[in-house]
Amino acid sequence: MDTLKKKFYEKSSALKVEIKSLLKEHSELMVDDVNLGQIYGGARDIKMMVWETSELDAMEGIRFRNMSIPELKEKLPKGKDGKEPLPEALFWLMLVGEVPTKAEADWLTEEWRKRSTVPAHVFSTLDALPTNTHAMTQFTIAINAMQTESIFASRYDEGMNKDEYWDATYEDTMNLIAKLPQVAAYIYRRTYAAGQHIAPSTTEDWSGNYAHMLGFENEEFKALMRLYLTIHADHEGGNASAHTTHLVGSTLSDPYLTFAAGMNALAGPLHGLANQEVIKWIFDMLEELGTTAPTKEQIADYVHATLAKGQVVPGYGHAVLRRPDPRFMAQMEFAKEYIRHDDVVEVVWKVFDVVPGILSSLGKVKNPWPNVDAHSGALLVHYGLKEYGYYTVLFGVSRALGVLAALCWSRALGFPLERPKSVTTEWVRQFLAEHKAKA
Ligand SMILES: CC(=O)SCCNC(=O)CCNC(=O)[C@H](O)C(C)(C)COP(=O)(O)OP(=O)(O)OC[C@H]1O[C@@H](n2cnc3c(N)ncnc32)[C@H](O)[C@@H]1OP(=O)(O)O
Ligand SMILES: O=C([O-])CC(=O)C(=O)O
Repeated sequence: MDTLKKKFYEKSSALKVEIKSLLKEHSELMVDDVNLGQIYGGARDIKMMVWETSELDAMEGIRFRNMSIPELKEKLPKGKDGKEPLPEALFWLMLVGEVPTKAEADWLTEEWRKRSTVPAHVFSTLDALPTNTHAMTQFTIAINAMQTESIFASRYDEGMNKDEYWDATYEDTMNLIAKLPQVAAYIYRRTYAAGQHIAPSTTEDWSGNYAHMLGFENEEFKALMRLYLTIHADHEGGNASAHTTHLVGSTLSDPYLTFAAGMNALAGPLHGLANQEVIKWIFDMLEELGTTAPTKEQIADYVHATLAKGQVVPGYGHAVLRRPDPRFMAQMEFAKEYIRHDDVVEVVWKVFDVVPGILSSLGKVKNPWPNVDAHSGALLVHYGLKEYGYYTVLFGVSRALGVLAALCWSRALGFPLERPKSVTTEWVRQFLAEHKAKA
């Protein structure tokens, strides 16, 4: 058994015992109250699941195993750019709660390389789709097509003992993450590069190889990919892609089908697709104004016009965060460090100056600040990845690290089928009548 798997087995077995004993004593202890607004309002803030890999604070933003993004940048082993953390190292951290050594992170790079072969039928499945099929649709179809490789599904079919679920989930997770960059790059090249595919590198790390297969050899872009694939990986369990993965995984759907479901959630414009919506919104604005350098007044007018059409300002607002997203700030820092001047990046920063005041003035938006999606597109455009219909696939490749590490934990800890209670408005009426009668 490899070291990572052994560590995961030992840590998850110990936690399973601890959870069993704490539940034996405290399972009736109240941790939350739920009000009607929350039932109708998308279950905001209700504590209703366990997610070990990361936790979100409304003010401070995301912490991965209690480490903030600046801490990840400082403490995780880095790629060959010497500055940006390796997503391999973040996966290790999320899976076993320890910062890996550089040698351990490099081992993971090689392990994923060994597991990276994509079966030919996945490519022929993609090739059967029209090239104008949205990249996220192609991505989820390809992941579903790869399900033929699921060790979990075949072992379940053979009567796997539930004590072995963690093992099969770990194997599928490692294989799936290993294969994703090639699948994702294939989608990009068939859609935007006339199907001229690029063979994987035998020397690059996971992010560098992905950049290489996309067709980008610029070392700065590879550094950006390391940062990008790290910061998008996980955002606790309640976000739509993670929660979908959690729910579908709880049915013992295998990791391939489960992850594909999560990616369908990521493809929604209020969630991961917002990154494409942001850059589309910016390009539409620049076209309408006929300039690449709009004034703040022009941007403010465009924001008001967007709101007047009953649309949201993409990249702004958040269901949990109440401050500028530290992932936005990390990308801004990257731009300040690497990019001397870029028109689109400048526009993103001006939008940051203008939008929060306008959204706050509406009096209903709980978080007027930018989220992760407000910045990412401008960086990609800068390095030449302009096809924004593809952006959410990059997000999805990163999100695999978090949601699949969490899935390993869910299966190792033996979490049951998720099945919350729903009510009808008729039930609510009766509930209110009873409430009034008692008062
Ligand atoms: C990776 C990610 O998923 S990050 C999020 C990416 N999504 C976006 O950037 C899309 C734009 N933002 C939004 O639509 C929202 O802020 C969400 C979906 C992210 C969060 O939604 P909620 O938690 O419901 O936000 P909130 O409680 O502040 O919403 C209250 C009202 O403000 C509105 N609002 C919130 N954000 C915005 C925005 N960016 N532009 C305009 N209106 C907004 C809501 O639509 C809602 O209006 P309504 O009462 O008329 O329906
Ligand atoms: O936390 C959320 O609801 C959305 C989000 O930012 C993410 O999933 O990265």
